[in-house]
Amino acid sequence: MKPVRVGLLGLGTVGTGVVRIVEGNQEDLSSQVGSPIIISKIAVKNSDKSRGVYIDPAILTEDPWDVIRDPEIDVIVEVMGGVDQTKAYILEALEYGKHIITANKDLMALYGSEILAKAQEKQCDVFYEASVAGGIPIIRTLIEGFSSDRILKIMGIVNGTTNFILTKMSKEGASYDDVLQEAQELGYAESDPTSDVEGLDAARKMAILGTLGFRTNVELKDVSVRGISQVTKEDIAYAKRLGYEMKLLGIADRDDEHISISVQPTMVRRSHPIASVNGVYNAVYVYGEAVGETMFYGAGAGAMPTATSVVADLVAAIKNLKLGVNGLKAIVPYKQKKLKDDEQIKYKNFILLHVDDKAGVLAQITQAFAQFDVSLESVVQQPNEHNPYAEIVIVTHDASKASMNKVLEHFEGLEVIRTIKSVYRVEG
Ligand SMILES: NC(=O)C1=CN([C@@H]2O[C@H](COP(=O)(O)OP(=O)(O)OC[C@H]3O[C@@H](n4cnc5c(N)ncnc54)[C@H](OP(=O)(O)O)[C@@H]3O)[C@@H](O)[C@H]2O)C=CC1
Ligand SMILES: N[C@@H](CC=O)C(=O)O
Ligand code: NA
Repeated sequence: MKPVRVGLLGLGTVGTGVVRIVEGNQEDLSSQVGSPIIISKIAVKNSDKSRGVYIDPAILTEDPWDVIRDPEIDVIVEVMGGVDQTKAYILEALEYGKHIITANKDLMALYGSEILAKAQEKQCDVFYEASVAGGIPIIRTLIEGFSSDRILKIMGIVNGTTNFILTKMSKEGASYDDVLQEAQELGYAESDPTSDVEGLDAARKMAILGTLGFRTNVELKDVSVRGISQVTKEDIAYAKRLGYEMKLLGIADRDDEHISISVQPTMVRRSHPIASVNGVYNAVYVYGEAVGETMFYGAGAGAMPTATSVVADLVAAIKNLKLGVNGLKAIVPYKQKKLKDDEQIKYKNFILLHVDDKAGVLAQITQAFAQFDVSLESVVQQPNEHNPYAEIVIVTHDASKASMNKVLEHFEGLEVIRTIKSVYRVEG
């Protein structure tokens, strides 16, 4: 049996995991695809670096083009990251008829539709399961498992680093900076962890999930994004006291054909299954018109979970290669995109205000909510022994984003409100 030759771009956290699985499970993998799988060339930045796995130095190169242009190579596994240059490598590899496996959400969120269109033209596979929720087969689930349904809502903890940070802050009272460093040391964070903590990584993943779930081209610019860098221990404590857990949640939903996609720190009611997803674990909750509620759970980052998805994609591409049916499964979105406006986007809110502790303040505040048509679920005023102001904690019923913006703008101009301390979306 002629071996299938694979070219690897990148041998860092994920690449090393891919080598381990391909070597460690070779017998099982080759029996599934009907021939040995050989990683025959690997591009790295620094070929002198010591790695956690043994690699024959003869197959290392510092020039990715050596891998892309090798006529012996059938499939390219891209686990090096980067966007513009990496896109050029992938488009050229497709031009040569090579199949692509990638873990790169930055690339797929920005150029997925162009890459998939090229793949279809060239009858090649482009699989990217590891790009969203590392070890969870959520992309395959949306493409295949729910092909028959109409997805109405996708809600996800899709960034392992931030869930790890929020969990440690919440359960151990750890400091934000210390936990971020730990997440970096464990290989969870992106090379620039700003994209994790500021929500961009999650936004890219939600753009990918939204595109698949709603079959329309959700772009990164369509996702409203807020990260966790401003979340304080006090906010987390408040959430807990009220029966919520603080999570960085990606939410994509549709009413009729109008959709909205966002990523923000969210207070999730403890009884919702996604509230108990902790540490580096991810979960994606999918609500389909016919199927109802479903949820998928697993490690969202780290070498071996992520490599599991990469190698499963590799197996799928090689099986297709044997059957001569590559390029059939690309989901190229076909629906016209209709984004909800701020009047149509509705959710519950938590608001924490520091206000003057004097008569009539509460009335001014509740009056503002009434003026802008926001109905309230609860209002609690707490005296604060250490400060001259009182704390007011408000939870609204579902309110439009437009109305809430008007309320908050009005609060900025109210003298009795010292500070709008925090505002969070509430789910569940
Ligand atoms: N880490 C994780 O848990 C997850 C990561 N991903 C994605 O997988 C991809 C890889 O992530 P990860 O393994 O963590 O990243 P690492 O930084 O650990 O590894 C990147 C690898 O690519 C090589 N590399 C980078 N730039 C070049 C270049 N220009 N030419 C040749 N080689 C290059 C590096 O070489 P050298 O080793 O010599 O520096 C390194 O081996 C990213 O797209 C990431 O977003 C997806 C899901 C989970
Ligand atoms: N940095 C990412 C890695 C996986 O995509 C995360 O923390 O989830
Ligand atoms: Na996945």
